[in-house]
Amino acid sequence: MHSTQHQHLSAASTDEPKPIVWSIAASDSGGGAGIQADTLTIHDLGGHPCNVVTAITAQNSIHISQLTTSDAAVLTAQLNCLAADMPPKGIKIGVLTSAQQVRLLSHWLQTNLDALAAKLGQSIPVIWDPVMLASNGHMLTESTAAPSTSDYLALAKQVSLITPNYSEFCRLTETNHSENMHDDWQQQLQKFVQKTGTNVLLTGGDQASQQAVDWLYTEQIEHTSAKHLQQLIGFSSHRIATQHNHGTGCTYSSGIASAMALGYPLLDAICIAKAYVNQGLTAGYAVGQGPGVLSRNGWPQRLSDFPTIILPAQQSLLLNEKLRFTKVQTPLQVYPVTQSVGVLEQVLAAGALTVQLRIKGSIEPVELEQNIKQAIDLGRQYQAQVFINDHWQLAIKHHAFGVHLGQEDMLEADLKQIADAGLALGLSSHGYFEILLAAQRNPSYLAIGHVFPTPTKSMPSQPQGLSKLSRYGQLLQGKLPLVAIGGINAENMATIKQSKIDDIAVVRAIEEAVNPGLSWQNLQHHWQQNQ
Ligand SMILES: Cc1ncc(COP(=O)(O)OP(=O)(O)O)c(N)n1
Ligand SMILES: Cc1nc(C(=O)O)sc1CCOP(=O)(O)O
Ligand SMILES: [Mg+2]
Repeated sequence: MHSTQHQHLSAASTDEPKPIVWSIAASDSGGGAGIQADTLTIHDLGGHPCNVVTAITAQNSIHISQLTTSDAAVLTAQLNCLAADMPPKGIKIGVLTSAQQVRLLSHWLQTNLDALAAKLGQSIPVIWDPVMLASNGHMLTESTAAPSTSDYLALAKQVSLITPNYSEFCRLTETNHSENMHDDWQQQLQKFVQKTGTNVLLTGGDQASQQAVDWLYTEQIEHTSAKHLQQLIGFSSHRIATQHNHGTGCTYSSGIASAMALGYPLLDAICIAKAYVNQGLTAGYAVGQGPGVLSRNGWPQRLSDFPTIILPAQQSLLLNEKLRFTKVQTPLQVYPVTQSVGVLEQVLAAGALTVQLRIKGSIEPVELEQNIKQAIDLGRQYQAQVFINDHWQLAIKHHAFGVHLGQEDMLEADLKQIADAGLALGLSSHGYFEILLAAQRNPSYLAIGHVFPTPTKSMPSQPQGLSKLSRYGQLLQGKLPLVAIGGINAENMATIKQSKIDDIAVVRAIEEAVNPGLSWQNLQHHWQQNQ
């Protein structure tokens, strides 16, 4: 790749400090895996890599000729020295060669992690890739000092995510390994997660299927909808046919650690890291006579590199047929969202062509239906696109132009019925995972929030901010209409324009105005001026 193009794709932000990410792993003298792969990944995704070397391998693209373990004093010195001055925002753990190393690290994390997190004022994600065998078949644990299952379990309890492949998972759970996954892997996964309290991403790299599916069983995840906790979630990509795949697992796990260090919650971080791996595999290259390595091309920006999300518990999302929702007339521009039919009428009279009725709180069913019917009738009168939030059955009954649903509602509503009734569908999203999940349903528009802090609604997600919003805009530009929402007003709306987002939705900027119609006209004028 051309160096200027690479610079353009690089994730490094100019004004934010680079988050420190530790890679606690073994050195690969061939530069494809281990510390070297982690370092390249962390740097490429915009972090600052720090290294704690657990072992030195003499290795080329064909074989490992020697493995030299760092002794306990060397390992401890590296950890303590970094902790004193360069606390991590994310940690990736790779090869640990002995029971002694596994125990030392468990103990060190148990003793130090909370204090480091308190100093930083945020939790520190620890991603453990329990690599035991190199891809060339060389054992990476010392046969005379191999960790026991209880050593592994103790470390499992100190980390946020474990990323074993199938054979490593069998070793962690003491189940017999066969070439292909056992029928009961789902129960095994759930049992292990419940026992350790730690999320596990069972990676499909060592399986032979056409789709490379990684299965996450979740326990606790910060800033994530409760709907996705204690669930099985699949991340599926078409398997990329290449022999240049040395270091895939290291890249994946350090990619997750890097994305989390940059402030992405776990589910988003997995999507980013999987896309980064797919991008690297697609352009993988030879470095010796054996399997080559992943290419490094910066932050992933191609939608086709991102995984398809599978939620087995949501049968309605497993429909093979692609649903077709009525398209929206675009641009939506400034899209007012209100709980009041009176405000809705005022903005329609002022010229708004897309509006949403969003009624929350307790309301008598009769009154609710009356409000919804009135809003839909007004939409017809003003020839506007009126969306009804949440109440999709009433929206269908009264022939609304469209329905707006949140992620939780999307999992429960009958989307096929909405499509078959000829309505448009707007979906909410908060980050990569929800964006991918919503985009898979082929909605008429996608809302992305919340951009800035807002008191209007309490959400598990954190404000996205403008740099994340730009990444979502780049990923989806031209694929479907994108609407930013959350904390947007006349003062900050111009900043949204830079992020390739088509439209904005506002609640308070309209509802709290003395004259909502005039206020909409002013916002709309500002938005158009910034085109
Ligand atoms: C345009 C737009 N974007 C997002 C939302 C939020 O919808 P949802 O997640 O369903 O949350 P509630 O609005 O129901 O609280 C929206 N309404 N409109
Ligand atoms: C209703 C809603 N949904 C959001 C999301 O992120 O999904 S943010 C939000 C509130 C937006 O209100 P205001 O314009 O007053 O900040
Ligand atoms: Mg809703």
